[in-house]
Amino acid sequence: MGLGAARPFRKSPWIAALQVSLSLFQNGRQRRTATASASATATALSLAETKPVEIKRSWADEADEEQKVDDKSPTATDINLDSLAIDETKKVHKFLDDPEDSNIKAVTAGDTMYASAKSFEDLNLAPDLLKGLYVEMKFERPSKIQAISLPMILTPPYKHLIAQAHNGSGKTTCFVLGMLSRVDPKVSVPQALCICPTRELAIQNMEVLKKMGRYTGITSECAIPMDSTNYIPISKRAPITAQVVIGTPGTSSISGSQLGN
Ligand SMILES: Nc1ncnc2c1ncn2[C@@H]1O[C@H](COP(=O)(O)OP(=O)(O)OP(=O)(O)O)[C@@H](O)[C@H]1O
Repeated sequence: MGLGAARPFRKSPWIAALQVSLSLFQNGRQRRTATASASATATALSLAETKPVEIKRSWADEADEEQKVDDKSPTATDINLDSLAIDETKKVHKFLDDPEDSNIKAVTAGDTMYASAKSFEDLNLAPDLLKGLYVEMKFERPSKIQAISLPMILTPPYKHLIAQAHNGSGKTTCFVLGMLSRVDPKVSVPQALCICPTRELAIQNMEVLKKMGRYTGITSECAIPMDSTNYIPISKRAPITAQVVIGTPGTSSISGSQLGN
């Protein structure tokens, strides 16, 4: 099943191409790219090129290196994950409208029919998730990419999904809401894994997850180096029991035993 902008992706500086494959412990990983700097992303993502390119291993294919003491990149300790907050008072618009030239359409494989959601109520979300969307996020209705992709993410039979849309079109909500909706809060084991290309993105996505899922009781953990001075390799840490794990590609090396099994 695929979902994407109608026109072929070109390396335009204002377009972000995102493939989000939401997989609740299935194979794959997700990567999101934006303009010059990287942006959001739950299982496998790649830019859609119009011509074949040579496949090379990149930094994203390598496991995280151990944190060096002089590493200036932000860590969870620097940022204090428990107090993550997004200042939604700075939001100007209550609606997320797509650019005039956006032409997002659904392309599905197989015979499964999906109806686009006109409102968040159409998605049969749990009340605590609706409250998170309205009260915490202050969203009023789904953006176009959300209206198309969320029914696919939330409706069985669940299939792989690739989604592409412009920068700031609301893709993060697609996979965050997908994880929050499909995780069982009563089962205290990892159920969703969100792999991001950078630690910064992992932290940003964790912010959104915590805010959107504030009333759900769903637990989450950022699987990136937590302390630059007392770094413990993830292979030597205690088993993770959080229901949603967000991390960088090194996270993919987590074994089943480390995920609380
Ligand atoms: N349905 C919505 N209604 C109103 N605002 C929304 C909605 N969905 C997302 N937003 C807001 O729009 C902004 C951009 O959303 P988001 O970061 O999810 O987009 P994105 O497509 O993931 O962006 P990027 O490509 O830059 O990563 C955020 O401030 C987010 O809170």
